[in-house]
Amino acid sequence: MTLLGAIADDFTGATDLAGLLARSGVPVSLRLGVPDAPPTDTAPFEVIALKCRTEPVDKAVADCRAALKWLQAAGAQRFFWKYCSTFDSTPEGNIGPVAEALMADLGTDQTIYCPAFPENGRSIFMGNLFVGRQPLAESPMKDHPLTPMTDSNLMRLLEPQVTRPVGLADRLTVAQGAEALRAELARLAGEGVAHVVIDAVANEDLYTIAEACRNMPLMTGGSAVAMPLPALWMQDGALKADTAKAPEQIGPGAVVLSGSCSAMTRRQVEAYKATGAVSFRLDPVKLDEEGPQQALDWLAAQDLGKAPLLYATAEPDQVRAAQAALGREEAGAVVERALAKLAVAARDRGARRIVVAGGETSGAVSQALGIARLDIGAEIAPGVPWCTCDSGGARIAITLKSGNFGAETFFADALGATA
Ligand SMILES: Nc1ncnc2c1ncn2[C@@H]1O[C@H](COP(=O)(O)OP(=O)(O)O)[C@@H](O)[C@H]1O
Ligand SMILES: O=C(O)[C@@H](O)C(=O)COP(=O)(O)O
Repeated sequence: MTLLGAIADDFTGATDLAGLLARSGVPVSLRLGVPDAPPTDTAPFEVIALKCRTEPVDKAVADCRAALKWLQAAGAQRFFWKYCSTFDSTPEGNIGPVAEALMADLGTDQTIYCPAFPENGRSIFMGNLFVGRQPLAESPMKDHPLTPMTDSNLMRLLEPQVTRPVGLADRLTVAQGAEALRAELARLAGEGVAHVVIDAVANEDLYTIAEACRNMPLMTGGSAVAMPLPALWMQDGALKADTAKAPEQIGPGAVVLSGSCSAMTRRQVEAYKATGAVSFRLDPVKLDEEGPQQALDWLAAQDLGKAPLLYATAEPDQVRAAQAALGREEAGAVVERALAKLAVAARDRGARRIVVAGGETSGAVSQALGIARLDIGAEIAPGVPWCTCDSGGARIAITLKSGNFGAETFFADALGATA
């Protein structure tokens, strides 16, 4: 029986949330897109991954409402709307409009917003979001190609996205504990505040927030504020502790596919190459002219026991040059198509462990592999678990890494870990 139903606005974000919930040992099931069939074989935590972060608002709202319906049919009683820990959105949405639509469908007048993820350097103080030591708007997120974040204040970011009042429960209240926070939320509700941003700078704040808000019909945020919920629900008796599945046996062949160009992924690619791993660099302009055959031929000649790396990961000036030649969208799309084909080819040659870097890249690869559902396994780095799934008649393990997550040694860490 499902207790929590969560909707994530992208695939890496969904595995991030699922991984943090799975730390509790409670089974987590992740569906890629809203399943066509009614819920069967459900887990206590069901997460639906959508690709709606940058969709037009109406489409994102419709997709999320369909996901909510499916989760309600699965029996979920509490709901979570997961977006990026850097609040990736535009003045139009989609964080606020989706939250308001879900609130309307659930008949609730108030929700909270907490994208803090202290383990990955995201903290909120007086409503301002920090990435490491930098305010969001001074971090590399200011240059994001689709959702450049040019303000660090979450209330100012949210206000144009919603129709009802926005407020703040600040760190001074959170520091007083769950009771004080609940009282503050009630006071804000009395003033008609529907959307409450909550400060959190450390994991202990997230525990206070989860304790105060665990019975709200809808919570919203990054993954970390959901992490304490399983233990709290176990204490409440709403959830049993002893339902974890044993790890699966997965075959050895592996491949690493990187389409992320984030600063961290660039370091991870270099670190993996420095271990002596064999690698092939994809050039978008060459791919556009010649297609992916050369890369496919290279892959066909590799020993999958050595986990070859195929990457389009490049420095910002190289990305700009490819975008100038092909256009921003086509430069991305040509790489995503190639990595998706390479993933299928690797699986068909026997790769059973697939490491993917990049959010959009993960979406393209998972779709090409025909993955409908992921079971969440061991966490490799905060917010990045191994997942197991059926693909092309085989049981495989896949990890979907957000561009910014993981240590420099992430690829080797993943391959050295049990799925
Ligand atoms: N060399 C490159 N030039 C231009 N675009 C690229 C290049 N390499 C990758 N891309 C594209 O950049 C985008 C990276 O986005 P994504 O996969 O979401 O990574 P992240 O999680 O770091 O944002 C993808 O669309 C990918 O195809
Ligand atoms: O909350 C986060 O930071 C991540 O879970 C996330 O959503 C990552 O998005 P991408 O960086 O686009 O992979």
